[in-house]
Amino acid sequence: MTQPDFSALKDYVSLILNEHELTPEIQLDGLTVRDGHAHIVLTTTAKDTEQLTLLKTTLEKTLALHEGLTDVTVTFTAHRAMPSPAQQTATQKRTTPAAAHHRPFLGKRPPKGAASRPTPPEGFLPGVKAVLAVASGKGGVGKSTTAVNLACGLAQLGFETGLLDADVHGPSLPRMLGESHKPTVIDGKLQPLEAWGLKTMSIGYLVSEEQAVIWRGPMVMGALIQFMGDVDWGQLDVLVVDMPPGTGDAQLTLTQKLGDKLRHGGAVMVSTPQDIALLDARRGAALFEKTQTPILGLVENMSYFCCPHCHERTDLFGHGGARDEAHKLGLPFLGEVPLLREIRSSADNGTPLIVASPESEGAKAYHTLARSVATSLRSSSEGTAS
Ligand SMILES: Nc1ncnc2c1ncn2[C@@H]1O[C@H](COP(=O)(O)OP(=O)(O)OP(=O)(O)O)[C@@H](O)[C@H]1O
Repeated sequence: MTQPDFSALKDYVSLILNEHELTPEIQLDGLTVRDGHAHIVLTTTAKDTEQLTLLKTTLEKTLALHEGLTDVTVTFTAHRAMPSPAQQTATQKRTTPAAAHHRPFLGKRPPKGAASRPTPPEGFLPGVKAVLAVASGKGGVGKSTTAVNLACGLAQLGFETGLLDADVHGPSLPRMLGESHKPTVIDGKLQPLEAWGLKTMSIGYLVSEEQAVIWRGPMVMGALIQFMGDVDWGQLDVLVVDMPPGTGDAQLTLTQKLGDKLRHGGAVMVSTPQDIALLDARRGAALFEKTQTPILGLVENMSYFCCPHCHERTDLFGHGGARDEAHKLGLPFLGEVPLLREIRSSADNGTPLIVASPESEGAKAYHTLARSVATSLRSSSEGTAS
């Protein structure tokens, strides 16, 4: 039987700490794992017991999901800001006396200024004028393919464009852009990788897919928040975000964190013509309404099949569902992208179709989409300027 791997636990704790409001006042002091029980020791000078309790609960609940762990205990070691006596007693009941005094480290204490140090939540994306979320209610509908080609289309129209892969569990940007370098760090900032006229960042540049797949809730959020705060995006007209599929807490938190920037950009919903995917797109649209994010419209992907030999068009999934759905939801219909072998093969080969074959039928569909989105971005920025 293979033993569970706990080597990434310390990084997860650091990610969660980075995301937390109390970050500057908290440091990871120790982390031990014994017989499925993890014990985390944090030193703190914070006085806000409510926040400390919240952090303790987040850490305990999140890390308990890690394979091989049965329970997790968090202890604060500085006496100036302990949780209330009742909370402290509860912690002590679950902590063996030996564990309370014995603090071997799984890893070295993080150096000052390293991953567990503060990332101020304010000042996200300071040079980015607008954020464009490319989203879908369910996976596999072609959201990433659309995001990549749309971003390249916007760059070709003269927009300074970035592309962030927020699909942490299934990062596809490295493959679709043909990029596999590790980003460098300059002055504490991750440098985005340049590809096809875009500044790009993906968790896939930093960790293996297997590592990212086991991340849960707050760890994912921690990584994304680092991507917003710790990446040197520079000056961008628009940052296209390939959102994780679905409409859960991660998506909601992300849209809330991107707040204002999204209101200057908006959301593009991607759907296939099948009813089930459309139902999910409806849920996705509701998510953006909750956060007052303008929905620029719906794109129908794999809309129809065009035979590469005779060019006959076949509506494999029942064509036009997304257009009808967009009308029902009162949203603009941004266009249809055919199901084409070269869209898939160019994505697999690392050159987006709009770059590899700009005159092709598929590229024309992406150009139409990019022009519609560009019009919305321009009118949004004129609205801001006036
Ligand atoms: N219009 C299209 N024609 C042909 N193949 C397509 C088209 N759109 C996407 N694909 C292919 O479908 C597969 C899924 O696409 P993609 O990864 O973009 O979906 P996704 O919605 O981002 O999925 P996930 O949510 O799982 O990341 C890929 O192999 C991609 O190349």
